Amino acid sequence: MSKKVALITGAGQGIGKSIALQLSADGFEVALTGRHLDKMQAVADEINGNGGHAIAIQSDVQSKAEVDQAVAATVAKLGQLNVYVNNAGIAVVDPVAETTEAEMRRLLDINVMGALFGIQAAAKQFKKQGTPGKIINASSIAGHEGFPMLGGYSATKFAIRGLTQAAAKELAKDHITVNAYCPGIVLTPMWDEIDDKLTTLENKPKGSALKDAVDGIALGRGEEPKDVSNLVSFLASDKADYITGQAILVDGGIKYV
Ligand SMILES: NC(=O)C1=CN([C@@H]2O[C@H](COP(=O)(O)OP(=O)(O)OC[C@H]3O[C@@H](n4cnc5c(N)ncnc54)[C@H](O)[C@@H]3O)[C@@H](O)[C@H]2O)C=CC1
Ligand SMILES: CC(=O)C(C)=O
Repeated sequence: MSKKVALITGAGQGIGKSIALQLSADGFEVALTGRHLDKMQAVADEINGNGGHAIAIQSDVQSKAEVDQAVAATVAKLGQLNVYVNNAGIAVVDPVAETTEAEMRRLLDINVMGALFGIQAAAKQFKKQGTPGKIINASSIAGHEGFPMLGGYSATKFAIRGLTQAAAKELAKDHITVNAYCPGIVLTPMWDEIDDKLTTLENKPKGSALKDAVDGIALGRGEEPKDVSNLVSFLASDKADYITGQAILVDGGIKYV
């Protein structure tokens, strides 16, 4: 593969870290962005120690200026941008009736506005380069089916599917594809937090919410970040050149939705 560069948001842990490691293994030079520079740097050090080429950039996806700066810093240091992965996200656990305005605005700012800023910055850079590009967004199984206690979060993941479809149609003429990955129950710090909050709200033993969710997976195990990064690896590759506007489930076959 001739040199290609991918930027991954929220790359310091969980699915984002796995995507960064996988795309590096696939031959990409990678820019890792997130709020905590030390975490990005640790992942970048691991990649560089394995013979890859990674840089760490501090950037909060809630800020359009910081997202634009992250793309500019990537191009300044790595020369170009070819793939942009809008991975960063947060979950909030609350019944819809009790979701606060502050919680919902935070969900929208990070999960939706952050992805919108990323699509805009990436598309602008691809057009400036005059090259094809790939934008890959994090949706969820909760973007296909509303999840109880994750209503606000589900709304943001439905929104990602809408943005993905519309941007794919608008940007196709510029040879830019836009797709989304939709994981199920992935064993990352996000689900540790969801389990903690669900079991507290429902007065159940710690770990039981995660166990119940995993029990609903046809393939019989919780999803590993690698299961997701395998799909992103495909979507970022030339093999996915004819795929756009799709929100692809990678959930092990969740039975209860
Ligand atoms: N864990 C799961 O079961 C599922 C996760 N997803 C989605 O996959 C993506 C990654 O999730 P996980 O790795 O599980 O979560 P995680 O909580 O382990 O990691 C999320 C990352 O996003 C970063 N982040 C949060 N707010 C940010 C901001 N304002 N600016 C920049 N970075 C920010 C965090 O610092 C963290 O590194 C998210 O968009 C999530 O909604 C989708 C379906 C299932
Ligand atoms: C965090 C998430 O997206 C689910 C479905 O659990």
